[in-house]
Amino acid sequence: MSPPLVASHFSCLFNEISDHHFRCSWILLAFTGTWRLCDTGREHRKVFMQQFQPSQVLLHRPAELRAARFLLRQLLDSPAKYERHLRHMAGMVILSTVYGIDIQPEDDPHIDISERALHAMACTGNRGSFLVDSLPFLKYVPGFLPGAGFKRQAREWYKVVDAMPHVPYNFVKESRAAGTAKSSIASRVLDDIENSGKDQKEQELVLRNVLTGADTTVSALGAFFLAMTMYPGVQKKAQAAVDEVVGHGRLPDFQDDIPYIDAVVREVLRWRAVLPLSVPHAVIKDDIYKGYYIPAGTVVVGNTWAILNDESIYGPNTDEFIPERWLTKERIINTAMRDCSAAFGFGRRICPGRDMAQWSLWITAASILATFTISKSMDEKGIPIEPSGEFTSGLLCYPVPHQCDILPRSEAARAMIQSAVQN
Ligand code: HEM
Repeated sequence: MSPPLVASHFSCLFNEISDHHFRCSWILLAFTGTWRLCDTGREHRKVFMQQFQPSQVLLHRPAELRAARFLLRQLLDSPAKYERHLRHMAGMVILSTVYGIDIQPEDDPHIDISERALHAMACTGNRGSFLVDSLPFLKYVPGFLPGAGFKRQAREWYKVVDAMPHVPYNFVKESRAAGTAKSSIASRVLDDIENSGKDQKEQELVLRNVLTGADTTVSALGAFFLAMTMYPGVQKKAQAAVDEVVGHGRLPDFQDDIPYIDAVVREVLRWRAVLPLSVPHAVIKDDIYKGYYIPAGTVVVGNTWAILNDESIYGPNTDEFIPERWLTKERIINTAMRDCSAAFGFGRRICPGRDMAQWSLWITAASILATFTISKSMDEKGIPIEPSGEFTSGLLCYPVPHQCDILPRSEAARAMIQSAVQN
């Protein structure tokens, strides 16, 4: 099926008849559940989705701004650890908006558990990661026998993956009971569900998948750092665009209208899709599509990568990072071109955090471009170290870590960062 066909018809196919299906390693199946659109699931998802409506997304902006500015401070203090700082920043946004948790600047236990759990999920995300996927009888081999190490590993991973949603969720429950809960997505969803008298298990299910939003944001921010390192010309243009609107006396804010940064964010999401094959769905009732009979239970995979690399839509050289492809001659976003929403999945299971994620990427990119220059590091002979540009493989892909220099653009920029965080 050609990419445009997939893009145009996927949403309706996915809308009506499909549900998540993890075609994953047996090990992952051991600890993930699917959130099927049964009647209660649908109802709870609706309550949850309401928290991500554009009007609600505005409520998250202060947390996103705080996290972006804290990231600037961390980049100033220890630029070489930039990847770690990106994780911290994305975790800070999710934990604060979803659970009302203010995380610690270093070694936060909530960040730690989600990192370990997401690492486990990344290791097992694809079917075939373990021999047991090809030889299913191995799951009956007792755990103490040689060759059954995967069972012991699965047990360890199970503990953290299981704890990941529960630790912050319990925090919300306890702080609600103590009357100290901050307003958050979880507290608002729980208020809503509690008033409707639904059972607790369903409530937990509603909040289960949200922490994965941090990891996808980290991957997209990693792609932004890679693009800025590999395309210095684009970075210069982006800095000039920020300077033109913001000037040099303050940091960017959400009300700044900077179309070039809108284009940079879209290009980041298009250039290197975080989930190149999205999340597999399973058809929940028989259907006929373009003359093909699709029986219930069929797994349908959205080829996000192919859609976002379709040159008939996004123009030539889709493998290159070219923000201009999103702009009209008047340098505003070309709304006639298809957006990059395929990066967030399809149909009614499309990522509910997509607006929040895009705004978070926007304010982070604009703030970094206003204050820092990212460039290739030099080796001992003074030759630039070229990033490999590679990404990890798996359900969720990250840029392979690359070395780069992250330097403040001026002393004024340094001072601005320091005073913004103090304030
Ligand atoms: C760049 C950032 C992000 C990307 C690329 C991304 C991408 C995706 C994709 C591809 C899916 C699967 C959709 C499908 O099944 O068709 C998904 C699901 C989901 N995302 Fe995101 N996401 C991002 C950020 C976020 C954020 C910030 C949050 C929460 C605040 C979030 C919450 C969720 C949830 C809860 C689901 C599961 C929805 C369901 O099961 O119905 N995501 N995301």
